[in-house]
Amino acid sequence: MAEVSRIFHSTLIPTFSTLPHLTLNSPRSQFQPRRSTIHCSISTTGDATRIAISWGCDVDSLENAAALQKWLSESGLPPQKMAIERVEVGERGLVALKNIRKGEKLLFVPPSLFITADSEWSCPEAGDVLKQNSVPDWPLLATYLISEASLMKSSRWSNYISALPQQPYSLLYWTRAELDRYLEASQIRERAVERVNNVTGTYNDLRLRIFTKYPDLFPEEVFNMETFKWSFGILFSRLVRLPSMEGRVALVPWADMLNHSCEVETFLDYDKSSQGVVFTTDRPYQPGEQVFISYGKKSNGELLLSYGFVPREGTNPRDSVELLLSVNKSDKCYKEKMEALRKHRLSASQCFPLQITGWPLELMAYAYLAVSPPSMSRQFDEMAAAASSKTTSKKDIKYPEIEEEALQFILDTCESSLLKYTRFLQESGSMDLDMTSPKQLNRKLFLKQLAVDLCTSERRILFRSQYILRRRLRDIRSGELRALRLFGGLKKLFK
Ligand SMILES: C[S@@+](CC[C@H](N)C(=O)[O-])C[C@H]1O[C@@H](n2cnc3c(N)ncnc32)[C@H](O)[C@@H]1O
Repeated sequence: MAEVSRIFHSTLIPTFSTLPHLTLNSPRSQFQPRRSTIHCSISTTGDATRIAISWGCDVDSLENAAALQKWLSESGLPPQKMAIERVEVGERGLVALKNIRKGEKLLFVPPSLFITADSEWSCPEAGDVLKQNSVPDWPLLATYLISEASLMKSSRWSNYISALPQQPYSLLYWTRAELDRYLEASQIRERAVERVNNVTGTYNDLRLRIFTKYPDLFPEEVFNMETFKWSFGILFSRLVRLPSMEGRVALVPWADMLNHSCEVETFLDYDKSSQGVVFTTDRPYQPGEQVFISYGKKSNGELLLSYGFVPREGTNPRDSVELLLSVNKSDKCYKEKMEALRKHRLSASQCFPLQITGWPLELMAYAYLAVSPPSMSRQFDEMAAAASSKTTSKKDIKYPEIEEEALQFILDTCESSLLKYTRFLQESGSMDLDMTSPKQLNRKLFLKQLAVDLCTSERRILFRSQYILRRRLRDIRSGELRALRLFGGLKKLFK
């Protein structure tokens, strides 16, 4: 699956916020939109009038999946060795119908069945407006999906859209209060808030610059925050980056029914020889077994952020937890340290990933900088350069004179983070779930369970780091003690 956070951050907001203003005076007269009916039902919940999205289906619906399967085979998908079935991991997934060998190529979805930024719009005028305004791929695809979904049966993608989840498992559907409450201990909370803000900002930009100027093409009943939340949720959890197509992103029906396994190494790509999206199995499968791919080397937090699930504890070798290190404002050299950090595009607080196997050299370099005394000011630049993942400078720097302070600094940060996790996990047992409706109660229980799973896996890595740090500090200190004893013995001898 696509490296969403990278794509999102590098192309979405910056490019879009520099969009030129539309110059057409009378957009309505320019285009005669084909869209006449709006297929969105309006429901009133509480005092706010909201649009209930009637696209897609329940996350585990097999009926719509069967219609999708039939439409795909009629539209050029070759016969498959797998079928969509209800599965234990991921609700619906692709299951082997026959014996599948290790090293076998599967799928062969032709480009005519992909949705990309170049796909034809059922309402071409809407697509033209977005393209004239150089809207980047992600917002363009999000708008495309809504436009096609609202046309229902008149869209060629109607069978595909009907089989998409009506509410993808996405952190975009968590309220701010839920993010604050359930993800309080984890840095993933900040990433989720940032992502929600990016989606909201993107929608507002589109609305301001385009939708309000072409209300016939983009009526608010259809193109609104609710529908954008849905389409971005679909993109985050299903869009694929295809390395062999210069990294283009695409929605690939059928291929996007494959679930992720942390144990699998194989991923989707375009195969030039067969001219379709394929993947090569890295293990054999027997009939009835679920077939998996890898969505990328992602931590549990990143999987929750984009795909809305957390793998079972201890099963993700790529799991990591973000540790936030900060330079103390009362540091005598705060100004000089900040200058060095800024020069290397770092800030006073910086996150570094801890893994069960250790931590990056950049983290140690940052810790050296944070604890170094004024007498080491000439090394600040070298430390900041080594702390930046963007520079190619030497990373493995060592300052034995401040190693103990640097390790103690990381340990203190690790332990204060551990306290937050432990408090959350203790309190989660007695968390107030005073819900009146059973549906709401189920939702809250579900979110809480995801948060508990995430925090348990992140805390496990922090415990391991704490153990390693304590042991290293003990070794340093006992080494120093031995040296002192030796020194004392020598002094006595000379006396
Ligand atoms: C690309 S879709 C895969 C097909 C999806 N299961 C469906 O029925 O539409 C990605 C979504 O599948 C689910 N999923 C994938 N791998 C999973 C896993 N290992 N555990 C739990 N859910 C998973 C998540 O809901 C995720 O957002």
